[in-house]
Amino acid sequence: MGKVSIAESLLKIKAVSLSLDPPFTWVSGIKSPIYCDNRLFISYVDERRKVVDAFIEKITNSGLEFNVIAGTATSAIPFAAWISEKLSLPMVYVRAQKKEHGKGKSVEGRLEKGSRVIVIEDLISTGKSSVQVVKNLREEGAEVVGVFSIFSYQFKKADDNFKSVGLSYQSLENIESLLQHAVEKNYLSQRDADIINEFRKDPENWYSTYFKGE
Ligand SMILES: O=P(O)(O)OC[C@H]1O[C@H](OP(=O)(O)OP(=O)(O)O)[C@H](O)[C@@H]1O
Ligand SMILES: O=C(O)c1cc(=O)[nH]c(=O)[nH]1
Repeated sequence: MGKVSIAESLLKIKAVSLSLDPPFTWVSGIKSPIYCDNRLFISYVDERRKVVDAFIEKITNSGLEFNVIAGTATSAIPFAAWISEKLSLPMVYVRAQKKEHGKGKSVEGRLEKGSRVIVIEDLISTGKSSVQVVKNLREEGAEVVGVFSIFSYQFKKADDNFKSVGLSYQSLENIESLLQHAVEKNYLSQRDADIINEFRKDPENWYSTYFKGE
């Protein structure tokens, strides 16, 4: 399973959308011309199997030792469930924010102190959500040994955020190879790819620079 086949899956199921004005607003507040909706995978059995198999291959090749799979809420929960089922390991899922009712928890499921946890995320933009999940797991006494995502925008901010917690992450697919594949296979025009590459240079200011003149 190579990167190209996950790029193909994302494009085939139309998980990648473009909109310049209005742009998409990301959880970080960034205004973006692109949105990658990995949630759509749950509706495509063959394609989601490729994702789960690719996760398992990457995780296994990492050589990391772990005994719990954690999914980030909400989009990564089904992937974590499929991976934990295939690896016959317990699973938890983790919200960035604690619940404000019920048991007030961030980590759901049974997490023993000292557990060695692999975090499954669907997508990393700034990395803020995943890093918060890492912190929440540590607060519960777990050791986070690795973070894996379907897709990454390869932002420096994400590297910096992960560095702040002494970790890095691995992704099945990233923006650079997705764009290359999309143009090669005529899913995207070179012009669209150029716009997205312009956005990648300065994500926080792209929209105000090009559309609002602020
Ligand atoms: O790297 P970041 O800048 O933190 O952004 C990435 C996060 O954004 C999306 O989650 P969203 O908040 O949309 O929630 P969802 O998983 O419930 O759909 C995505 O699923 C990641 O968790
Ligand atoms: O950063 C985000 O919120 C985000 C970006 C993206 O492309 N897809 C997504 O689900 N979330």
